[in-house]
Amino acid sequence: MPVPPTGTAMPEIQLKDVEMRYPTGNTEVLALHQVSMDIAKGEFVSLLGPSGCGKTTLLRLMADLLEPTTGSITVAGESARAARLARKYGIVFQSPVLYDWRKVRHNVALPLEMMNVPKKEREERAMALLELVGLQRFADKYPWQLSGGMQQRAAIARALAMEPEILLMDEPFSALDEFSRERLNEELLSIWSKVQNTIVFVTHSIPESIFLSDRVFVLSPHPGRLSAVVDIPLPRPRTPEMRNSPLFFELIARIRDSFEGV
Ligand SMILES: Nc1ncnc2c1ncn2[C@@H]1O[C@H](COP(=O)(O)OP(=O)(O)OP(=O)(O)O)[C@@H](O)[C@H]1O
Repeated sequence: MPVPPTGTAMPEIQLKDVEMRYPTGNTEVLALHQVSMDIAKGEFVSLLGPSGCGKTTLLRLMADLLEPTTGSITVAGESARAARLARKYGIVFQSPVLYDWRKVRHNVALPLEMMNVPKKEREERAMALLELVGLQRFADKYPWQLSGGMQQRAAIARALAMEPEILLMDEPFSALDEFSRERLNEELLSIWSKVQNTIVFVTHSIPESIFLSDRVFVLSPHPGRLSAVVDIPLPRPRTPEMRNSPLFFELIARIRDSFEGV
């Protein structure tokens, strides 16, 4: 079970007064304004908001793929750079970015190959990861032979290959139909219950953020800012029926009301 943030435990990810401005010609875009947040170890949080509110920017800042203009980001008390160099992050992007000429198991084993993990060990680990995401029967297929949802599961398996402490997911299921997306949400929670890492999940879907998360960080645009943090008190394990519960609908309304100036 994820540990809720307490006053004393060191946050896994901490942002303090983060401001992000992108230079554009003579002017600049204020993408994020004064964002502060704490995420606890083992927590599942979503960054939710409409297009342009800075969700991807925030995720890239956490991953040390961007540097904030001002403010600080720490991971277990160290810099985001140190966390990246220590390979604490696994990242799943909106499109699965698999190599079509490599079999699925060789795609999953790629990060292990890059780290010079011996062949036998990396093949065993790749097969265990494929079992974790329910793709063991497709290990010898090529990505183009899989459905979009299966490709994204393979991308998740690959992101988990280095056993990252933190999994950063940028709208991983937004290209899928609603049925596949809901099933993948359930599968992701089942994977997370076994892996027990910290997940930061970007989405613009209110129901998806509620179903998955312990807490939802609501972002509003122009400029991108944190407008609310909503606790999701649905019990775990989450079940598909919970999507029809009065509490679920109440949370949808609460989150909708929390957007500012959209
Ligand atoms: N490289 C860049 N250069 C200039 N402006 C940028 C750059 N990247 C993002 N922006 C701007 O920063 C703001 C936040 O963008 P970001 O992609 O983080 O939002 P988002 O919430 O992830 O949007 P979406 O849901 O459409 O992906 C937007 O106004 C965007 O146009």
